[in-house]
Amino acid sequence: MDPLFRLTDIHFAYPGRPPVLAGVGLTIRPGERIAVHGANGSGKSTLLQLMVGLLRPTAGTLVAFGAPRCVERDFHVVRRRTGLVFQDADDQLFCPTVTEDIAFGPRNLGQSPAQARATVEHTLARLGLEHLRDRVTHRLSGGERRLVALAAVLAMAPEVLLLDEPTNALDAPTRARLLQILTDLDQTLVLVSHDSPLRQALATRHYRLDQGRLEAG
Ligand SMILES: Nc1ncnc2c1ncn2[C@@H]1O[C@H](COP(=O)(O)OP(=O)(O)OP(=O)(O)O)[C@@H](O)[C@H]1O
Repeated sequence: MDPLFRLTDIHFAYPGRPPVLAGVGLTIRPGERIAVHGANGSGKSTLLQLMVGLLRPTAGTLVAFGAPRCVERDFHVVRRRTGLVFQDADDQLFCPTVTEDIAFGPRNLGQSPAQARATVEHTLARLGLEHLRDRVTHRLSGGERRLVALAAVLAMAPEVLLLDEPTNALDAPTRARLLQILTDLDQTLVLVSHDSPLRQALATRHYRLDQGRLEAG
């Protein structure tokens, strides 16, 4: 099967800072579940942001969904087909209510208000979050916000899901719920996480980001 993503010799540095990525290579095929771990600051979040074009490599090539992706225009389709769940849910959620936050993406993709409402209901039901439907987003707990951020991304039906530390600061029952939700998904997955049991439970391939490069393990 053709890869969904192929990253070749990717280098990246934030302006005026030492290199974060120094020759990353990664091929992701449909259905794979890839886990990435590594020390704080090793560049895991940076790697996810590069994959959807929120950052651009300083060198190297990124092929996604069968085409090289270089400039902003190239990434529109990548972001339609790839959902990034940010480490901080507050980067994802910006509407007054949970329903509006989850409807935002589907509306942007052209769904009518009625279609988007149906998508919201379906997504909430799928994640067992119906009780949060009418809640004010900024009054949710941290764990609830995280689940709603995941719902907001899943509502857009991405083919590839990029998860940045999804279990950070979750209590045991919420973490277990999230693990069940993620286990049941059929999306191709890239999971960045310090949570070793989560990585073991979910991933089919394991990498460590160290000194700017991805190594198996
Ligand atoms: N916008 C930015 N400007 C400058 N430096 C940044 C920026 N964002 C991140 N960095 C730095 O780049 C390096 C990689 O950060 P990144 O967030 O990708 O690491 P990470 O592996 O995801 O870390 P963690 O495990 O702590 O989430 C760190 O040294 C970080 O301080």
